[in-house]
Amino acid sequence: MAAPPPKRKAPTGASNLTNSRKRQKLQKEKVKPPTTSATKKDKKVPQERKKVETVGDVPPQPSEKVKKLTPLDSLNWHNVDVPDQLDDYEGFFGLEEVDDVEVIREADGGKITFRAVGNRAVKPQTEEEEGEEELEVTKKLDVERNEKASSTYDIVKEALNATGNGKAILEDEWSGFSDVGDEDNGKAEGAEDESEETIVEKENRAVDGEKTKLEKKRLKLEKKTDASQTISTTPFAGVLNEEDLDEGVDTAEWQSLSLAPATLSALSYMRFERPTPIQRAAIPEITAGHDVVGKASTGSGKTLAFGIPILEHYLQQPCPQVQTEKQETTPLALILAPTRELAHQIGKHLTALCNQESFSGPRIATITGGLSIQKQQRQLSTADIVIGTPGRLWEVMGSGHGTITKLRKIRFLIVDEADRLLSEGSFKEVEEILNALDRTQRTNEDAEEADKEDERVERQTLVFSATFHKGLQQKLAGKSRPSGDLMSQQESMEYLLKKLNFREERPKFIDVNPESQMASRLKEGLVECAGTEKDLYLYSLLMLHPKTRTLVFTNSISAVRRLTPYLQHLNLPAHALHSSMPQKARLRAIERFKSSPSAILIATDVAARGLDIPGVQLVVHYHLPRTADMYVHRSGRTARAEKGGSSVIVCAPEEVMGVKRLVAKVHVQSGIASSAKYSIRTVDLDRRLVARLKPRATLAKKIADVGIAKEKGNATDQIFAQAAEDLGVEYDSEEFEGTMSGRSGRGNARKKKEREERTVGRDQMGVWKAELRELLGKRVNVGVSERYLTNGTVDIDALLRGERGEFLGMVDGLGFDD
Ligand SMILES: Nc1ncnc2c1ncn2[C@@H]1O[C@H](COP(=O)(O)OP(=O)(O)OP(=O)(O)O)[C@@H](O)[C@H]1O
Repeated sequence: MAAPPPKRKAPTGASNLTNSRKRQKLQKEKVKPPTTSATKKDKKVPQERKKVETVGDVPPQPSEKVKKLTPLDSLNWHNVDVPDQLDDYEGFFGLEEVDDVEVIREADGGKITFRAVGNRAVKPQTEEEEGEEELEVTKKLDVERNEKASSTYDIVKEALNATGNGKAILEDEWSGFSDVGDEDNGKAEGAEDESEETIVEKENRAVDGEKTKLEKKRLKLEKKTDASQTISTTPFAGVLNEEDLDEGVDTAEWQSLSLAPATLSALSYMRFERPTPIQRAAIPEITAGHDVVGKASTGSGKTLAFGIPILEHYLQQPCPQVQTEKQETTPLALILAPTRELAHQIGKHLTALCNQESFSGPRIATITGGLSIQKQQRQLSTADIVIGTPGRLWEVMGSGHGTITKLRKIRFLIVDEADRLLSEGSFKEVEEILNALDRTQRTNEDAEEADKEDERVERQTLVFSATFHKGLQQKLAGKSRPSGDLMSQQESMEYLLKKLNFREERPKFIDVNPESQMASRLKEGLVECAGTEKDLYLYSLLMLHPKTRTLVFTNSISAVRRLTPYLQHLNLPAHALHSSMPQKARLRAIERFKSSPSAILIATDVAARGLDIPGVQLVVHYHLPRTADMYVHRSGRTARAEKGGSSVIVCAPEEVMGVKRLVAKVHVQSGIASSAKYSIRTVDLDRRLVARLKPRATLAKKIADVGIAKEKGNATDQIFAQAAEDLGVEYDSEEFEGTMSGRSGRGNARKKKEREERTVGRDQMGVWKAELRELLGKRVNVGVSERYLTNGTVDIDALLRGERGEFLGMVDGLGFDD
């Protein structure tokens, strides 16, 4: 439980060793590791808390131990609220703590056990545990309600007739179904000095509240269990059905897939009226037990194409509803995803499908880097569906607890975004995982041959992506023979495919839209500008799309770091996302991007695949995608689920031909040779408009660059100061800079510029910021007679009506400028 040492925060303006030492000492005093005293609650009542770390090295009497030992999983673990200044400390994300627990160490210092010493130590009942109790109360309520039903109905009817105001009376009647009782109950818990009478009253109210809650839940359950049922048994049928209509959709179009009523009810609740083409094609093959390789365009619903069959299989298992959160289990499915974000998203998507009140769904664990390994081990041990990124999953698998043995029994192995997973960085871990999943370790070719039959595992393998290059496609479809030279780099993917160990000789290959990998409602365009003006054109493009959720892709982390403050200084709500950010900050960036319809996310290709963020209307390729596939995946973040969207590439004149070829390649019809007919259209931004935006863009860039140079300088200074301290020598940053500036070498001009930028003082920055504020406050008027865009994508009539008048410099209330 000991917290790892915190990284030091870079001090501002370190100039010599003495100061640096002082600062470090100060920091050591200020920034303490997030011990369990980190939460706000704790700060208020520190004396009440008894921590795992701080309590009880003294072994208790044996009799006591026997009486009160508490199993680890029954303890009431909860997340440590990591203070903001510790944002960068990856290891702390997912740290858990527990109160009112005594740690008991065996005399030889070996085994550790726990003993609950207070109320907060043990988990409260989970919903599942409450389930049986709830069922009992629900049954009782049913009986009571049936008895009361006719009289209540009469009263309501009478009242309605008397007032003629049905709505008001019905609302009055419904107030009985609110959670008021619970609120009161909550207050009662906090009160200390209560008469017995008050307590009894409150208890009664609490029971009423509980009944009310159960009644509400039961009514919901009634509605969802049978989505097609329109006749309600309750006397409030009319009122309830209005709500019903609001909650579910007709699922008649799913009927042909012969899904369980529970699955249909979940789909109805998610408002998915019909299967998408990939779902319609893949679900029957998977439920029939086949291995499947599925290809369908981005945003076409591939997650549920494999998620629904997993749920179906789960529901067919005997009594899945008796499982509780903490019961150990053997997982049913393992899903491999290439990035943390995608893994979490799949987790959320499947949770939305499986976490229904009408049935007890499978438990889902998401295993990714950046989260505590112990917590993930616990989650994995009780999960029915495990979703993971290869690196962390392999780490967790390797940490014991019989995880590998359990995972060998999975019924489904899913490889999502397969082409990336099988061919890029994660190769080694994927190989290890696949090796471990095989029941027998192969020792030599003969043994392999002999064991072939045994190795035909029970599990189904499902492979999905929007892009499969032709060679891979053929190999997956079983149309080409693997080469003998398995370990060569070129054949690595083929090698992994072999490792996938399909149970069938030829998996079913489903390609629902061979003619295009791109979403049908996607519009593509190209903005041409000088390489040095890309920042300005990006800004202009964003200004022409105000209040538009936009994703900007770059090829480097440094570009993300540079563009984000640049756009923020221009009052645009830009957020950064790249792989060097701590996991917590990555998830937060995505949440912020999701939560505002006008947000802009500046990202590397870490966001290119699979991310399903609703309402992204515009994708901008600030840097050219490195491959045609990457163009497909980046552009696929918009125009998802049959919605519209645009994808715009910003490129220099010398890049145009290459871009056109790349885009045409994507549009080449499958099976037809390279006769690319598609030509991406050029979007001409009005150059006068761009020219008028230039002063503010230049100023914002200057301010942002100075900020970055200073930050970089401070970080470097900190490193050198630390190195000097370790070596026991004096370090003077100014003297050092002077020495360095005399040197020649690669990247010198940039370094020189950065050095100059670091010398810009606060006053100068203040002047520039004031100037920028003034410019941003001004309306850039090009006059209604002038055209804003020459390609006609702007509604000139709307401009004339003043509807888009706000776009020039009046981006409101974004609060990034300081
Ligand atoms: N049957 C359906 N009807 C309507 N919407 C659906 C249906 N199935 C899935 N969706 C929605 O479509 C969106 C895209 O789904 P999903 O993320 O599974 O796409 P994908 O094909 O995996 O995309 P990508 O290739 O980019 O990873 C999601 O928001 C999902 O909720």
